[in-house]
Amino acid sequence: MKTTFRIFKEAKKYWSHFIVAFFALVISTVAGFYTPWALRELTALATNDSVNFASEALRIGLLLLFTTFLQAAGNSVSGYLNHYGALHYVADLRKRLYSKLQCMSLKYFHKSRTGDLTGRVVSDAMEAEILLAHVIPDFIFNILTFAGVGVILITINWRLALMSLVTIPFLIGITIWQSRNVSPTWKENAKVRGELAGTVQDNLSGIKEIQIFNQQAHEEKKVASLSLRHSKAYLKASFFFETTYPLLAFVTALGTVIVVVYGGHLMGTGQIAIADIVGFVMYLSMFYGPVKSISGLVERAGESSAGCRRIFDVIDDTPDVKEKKSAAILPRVKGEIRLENLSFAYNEENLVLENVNLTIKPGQTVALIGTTGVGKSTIANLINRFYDPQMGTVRIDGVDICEVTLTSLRDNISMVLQDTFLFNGTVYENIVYGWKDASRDDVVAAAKASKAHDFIEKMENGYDTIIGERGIRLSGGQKQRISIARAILRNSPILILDEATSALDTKTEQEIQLALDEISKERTTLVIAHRLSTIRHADQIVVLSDTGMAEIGTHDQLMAKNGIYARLHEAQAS
Ligand SMILES: Nc1ncnc2c1ncn2[C@@H]1O[C@H](COP(=O)(O)OP(=O)(O)OP(=O)(O)O)[C@@H](O)[C@H]1O
Repeated sequence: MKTTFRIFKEAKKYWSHFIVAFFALVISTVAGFYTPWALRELTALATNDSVNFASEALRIGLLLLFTTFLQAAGNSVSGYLNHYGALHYVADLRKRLYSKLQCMSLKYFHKSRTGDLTGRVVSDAMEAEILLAHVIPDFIFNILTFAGVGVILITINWRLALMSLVTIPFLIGITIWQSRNVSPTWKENAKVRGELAGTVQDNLSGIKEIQIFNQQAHEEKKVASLSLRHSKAYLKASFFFETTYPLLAFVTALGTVIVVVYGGHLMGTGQIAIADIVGFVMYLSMFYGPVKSISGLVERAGESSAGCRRIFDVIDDTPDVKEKKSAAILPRVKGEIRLENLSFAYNEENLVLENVNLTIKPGQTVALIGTTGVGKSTIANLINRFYDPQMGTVRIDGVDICEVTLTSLRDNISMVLQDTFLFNGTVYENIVYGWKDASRDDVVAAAKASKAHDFIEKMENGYDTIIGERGIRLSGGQKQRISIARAILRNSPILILDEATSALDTKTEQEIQLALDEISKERTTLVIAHRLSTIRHADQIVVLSDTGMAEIGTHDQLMAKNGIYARLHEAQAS
């Protein structure tokens, strides 16, 4: 109920549509009451041997035509307007959900399944449409019918009407019991469906690894087990529905039995006419209709609310990395980066950085090296504010990065990663991604600088070649060169190269290195590399070990020191 109220409140923009739809629904429902009444009138005319039968029948027929028209028109108007409001609300909801997802930190995405989140945006959002355009109007229709037909039944014969009410408390009791049990089971059903979607999506994305390691049987088992769990969760929900629905049908049929027996008795004693009995029986099926369908509606409402709650769970979640309300805009910086007493852990057990202090002067190239998993990429992620440190501060040009907007911070930083992600578009679109206003000449110049131009030109449609999902039609080295072109084009004062040339052969790496050295001259560059030959000329080389910095200096200084760096260098040289 709380979820429904929230949705209705949030759909305020479309209230005018819902209000008109409501009145159209009222008109069509009330118009529908006339059909049994017409038959009752016609039976009365026939049994009373009316002399004006033909003209009366014409009057009844014309009235029936008019009410049937009202019913159809009202249904049509209310259906369209409810859908108009509901589908526009779904579009707003999806936009809010997607924009919230974009604000979430990397930590959130590491603990969530992409398939599950996709399911929330695509399928769960449509549950709001079911609620607003189907469940709520159906509830209104049923309540109106129940109340309206109830009044008509009392008007026809109050004794018979009272007798037909005997079954109602039982029906209400069953419905309440059903609604209490159905909603949680649908929630569980939606959760397992999300897990199933997540697993299938993961597996299809990683199909190559699955085939390389021959894990098809294992993955198939996992999907089959989740599939069975989903079926069982669904079955549990169906159990409540399948047991209570026939029970409701049985109890409502008892009401008709009572009316037939008691109505027959009243007719025998002359207290009711045959026309009233005909009208009563016809109205009775309309009267019990809402009671029967209310349980199905409660079930649908439970299912839809569970889906909508999964969306609100994300919308209401607080991002780990939050922008302050008073956040200022960081203008284009000179590029000084200062890490002050920086401590960071992804989780409580695993401290990655402890009290790290480092200053990178504007325009300097600083290399971070160290064994795998020591925390090099973590430093890059902290500078970009993908995570916030537990202690300490990152300053750019002396400004605490927590005090500025995330957009203005990231506008100042370009990043080339080892795992290059390319979008399913053309080569051109992927390069221009970093700076949408760039001209074609700028894009070509950036591609030339990253040594990507020649292979792009050889592709079937040059820069307009579609590169497939995640750049599947390109080699690892080609993807990296496009990613470097994208970063060059972005032209930001801080450049982070995280294993940016690792997928390239030595010759291409040397060529690109020259280009990178060239663009590094004008900006602060943080290079993370395992191949020490690529960072030899860095202004400072920082050797990370355990949770902090073990050595810092130029290549020559560190070689002279004969410490970790010198040992690593020797190992790589041999
Ligand atoms: N999202 C995460 N959640 C939990 N732990 C993480 C996460 N990302 C990294 N780690 C852990 O933090 C530590 C530092 O990781 P980081 O990626 O910074 O290392 P790195 O020095 O860049 O390694 P590599 O050279 O292999 O790229 C590692 O122990 C890693 O397992």
